[in-house]
Amino acid sequence: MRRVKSEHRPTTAFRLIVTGGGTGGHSYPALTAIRALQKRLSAEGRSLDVLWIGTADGLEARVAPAEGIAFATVATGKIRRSSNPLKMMSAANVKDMARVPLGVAQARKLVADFRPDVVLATGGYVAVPAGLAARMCRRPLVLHEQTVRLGLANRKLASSATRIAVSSESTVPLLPEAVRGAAVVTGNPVRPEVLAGHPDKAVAALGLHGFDRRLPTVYVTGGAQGSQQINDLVRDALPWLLERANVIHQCGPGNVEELRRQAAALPAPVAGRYYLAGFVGPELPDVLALADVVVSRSGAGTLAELTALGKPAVFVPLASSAGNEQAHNARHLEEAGAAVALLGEVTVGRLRDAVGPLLADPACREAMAERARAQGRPDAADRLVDVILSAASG
Ligand SMILES: CC(=O)N[C@H]1[C@@H](OP(=O)(O)OP(=O)(O)OC[C@H]2O[C@@H](n3ccc(=O)[nH]c3=O)[C@H](O)[C@@H]2O)O[C@H](CO)[C@@H](O)[C@@H]1O
Repeated sequence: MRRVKSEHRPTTAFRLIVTGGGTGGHSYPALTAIRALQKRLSAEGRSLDVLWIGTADGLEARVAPAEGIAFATVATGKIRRSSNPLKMMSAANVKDMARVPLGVAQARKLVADFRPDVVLATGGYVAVPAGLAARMCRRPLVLHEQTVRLGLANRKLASSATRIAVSSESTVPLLPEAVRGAAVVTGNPVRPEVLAGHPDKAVAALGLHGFDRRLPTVYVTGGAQGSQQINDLVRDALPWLLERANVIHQCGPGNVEELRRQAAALPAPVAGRYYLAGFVGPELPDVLALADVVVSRSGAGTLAELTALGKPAVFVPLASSAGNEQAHNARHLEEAGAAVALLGEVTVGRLRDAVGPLLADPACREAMAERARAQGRPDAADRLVDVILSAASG
C-alpha cells in the first residue's frame, strides 16, 4: 500500500484517515479495513490515499509503515482509571490530561490538510484527538468497536460519529439511545492471511522438528504482551500437557528468558514438543492452522480469529479488562458451546479438566470447532467497507 503524493493524486482517489491502535485488538481491524477498502476501490478503478494517525509506541507504529501506509503521531493522554478520585488526579494523569488539547490541535491540522472523505476510528487513546478533529473539520467519522461494550475512546466519540460499526448485535441495545440509529453490525474484521495458514509451514518456519505429529498441538497465547497468569498456569501444567500434546507457547517478549530457563529442566523426550515464542509474527496464520486446541486470553481480536477459523478454545479472560469485557466475550462463546471459559480463580487442575477432554477426543474438538465456526463473521471487513463508503457518500 502506498500513499500517493498529493501533486500526482488521481482525482478518483478515496481519502481515508485511520486512527486507532495501542494494541493488536485496535490495530489489526484498522489494517484489515484499509486493505479491504483498497481492494474494493481498485476493482472500481479507483485508488486509495491513506494516512494513519497513531502513537509512536503502539503496535500501529510498526504495522502501518511495514505496509507502506503513511503514518503520523499526535500527543495522547492515557488516563489511568480509578474509583478513587484522588488517584484519578495523580501527577501522571494530570500531566497526561494536559496533553489532550495538544493532541487535538495536532490532529486537527492533519485532518484539515489531508481533507479525508472519511475518518475511521478503531479505538485506543489516540482515536480521541483524531476523532474530535474529524468533527471540528466536519468530516464523516466512522467508529469501529470490536468489543460488546463500547471502549472508552469510542464512548467519547459516539455522539460525533456518522456511523458506529459494531461487532455484535448485542452491542446495539447497550448504546446510548441518541446514537443507536447510527449503529451498523459489521463484525470484527480478521486479516485474510490469518485464515489462510498451513500447518506444515509452521513446522518449517519455526523448526518444530521435535513435534510428534501424531499428537494434537496446543497453541497458548496471552496476547501481544503475553500473560503472566497464563504463563504460570502453563509452566505448572507443562509436564502433563507434553505427555499428550505438542505445545506452542506465546508468552510475551519480556518473559521469554525466564520461561526458557524453566523449560531447560524438561526431560529430553518431551522437550522437543515445546516451542516458546515472545510474539508470533508472520507465522501466526500457520501456527493457528497447526493448532488443534487454543488456550488464550479472550480479547475481541483473538475471538474473531478463532471463530472465523473454527478452533476449539479454552479461555482464561483478563479479569481487569474494561467492564470485565473479556469474561463477557468468553462466556458468550461458552454458552454457544464454542469454547470453555475459565472464569474466576483458575487453577492448574481446572485448566487440565478443560483441556483434557479436547486433547483426548478428536470428535469433541470437531464438535466445538463446528460451533465456533458458526459464530464467526468472515465477511466483517467487507461490511465495514460498505459502512465507510456509505458514510462518505453522506
Ligand atoms: C489488555 C487489553 O486492553 N486488551 C484489549 C485489547 O486486546 P488485545 O489487543 O490485547 O488482544 P486481541 O485479542 O483483541 O488482539 C490481539 C491480536 O494480536 C495478535 N497476536 C497476538 C499475539 C502474538 O504473538 N501475535 C499476534 O499476531 C492476535 O492474533 C490478535 O489479532 O483490545 C481488544 C479489542 O478492543 C479487547 O477485547 C481487549 O480486552
